Amino acid sequence: MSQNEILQCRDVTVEFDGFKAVQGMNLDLHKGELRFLIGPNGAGKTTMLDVICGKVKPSSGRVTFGEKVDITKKPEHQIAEMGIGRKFQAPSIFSSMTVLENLEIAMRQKRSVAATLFARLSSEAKDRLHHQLDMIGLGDKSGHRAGGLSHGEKQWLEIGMMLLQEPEVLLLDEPVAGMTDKETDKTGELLHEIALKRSVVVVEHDMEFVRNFASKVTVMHEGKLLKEGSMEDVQGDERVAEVYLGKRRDDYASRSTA
Ligand SMILES: Nc1ncnc2c1ncn2[C@@H]1O[C@H](COP(=O)(O)OP(=O)(O)OP(=O)(O)O)[C@@H](O)[C@H]1O
Repeated sequence: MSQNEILQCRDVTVEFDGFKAVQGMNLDLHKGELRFLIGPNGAGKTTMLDVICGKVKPSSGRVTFGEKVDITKKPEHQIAEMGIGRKFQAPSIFSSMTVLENLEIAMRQKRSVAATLFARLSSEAKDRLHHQLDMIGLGDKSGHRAGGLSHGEKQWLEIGMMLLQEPEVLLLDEPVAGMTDKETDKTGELLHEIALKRSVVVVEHDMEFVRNFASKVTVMHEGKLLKEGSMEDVQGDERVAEVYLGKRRDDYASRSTA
């Protein structure tokens, strides 16, 4: 594993009752990289995220994180503590609490801060909270009830909550699903900002979003790696065009979602 690598998935195979949802998949991630994982329905994208966060155990293969640790045998909570954060599609925020209270809870969930559970947050912790609020664009909504936020704002709040736990790798499943165009663009910018410090893997179906914000893209098909490269490389690949919708490249390239 090279010095700049943070995650290395090697030859990962996942079986569900004998059905191979993922077959010999490789995926390497560098520090400070934003990677998009795309592919048709059932390609195995979500299963790969499940493997990386420990929710699903592969039948074979290795997932090496950080200092050469194989995490495939470790329980999910331990992998989270080691620094791999996973955000699912549905937001898990506390609706009746304010934006700031939600962030405070997330911050206190981090082990190093847990000792201060009933204490006042230090000024350093407060600074971090406010920095996080600004980063997710909710600086002027800190006192608003989380349940009253727009769909996009809820997603950003949850991303902010995850970031307070300081993951090194952040895994996101269709983060812009259901967002307005404006919210989608803001999310793309936010992901780029996050990737200045952390590594991010995004499973995505919205091809316009991928085109606008991806630098490196990994394409899966039937549980395998089909193609990896820049968006231009991927879009210009005949095999990718064929598996996507089973249509010609022009059709696939002109659709906004797949
Ligand atoms: N728990 C499970 N039990 C049985 N089969 C499963 C399970 N989870 C996923 N699968 C199957 O594995 C294959 C890959 O699923 P997965 O959700 O990883 O694909 P995906 O690329 O994320 O698809 P989508 O884009 O539609 O979400 C699919 O055929 C799916 O039906």
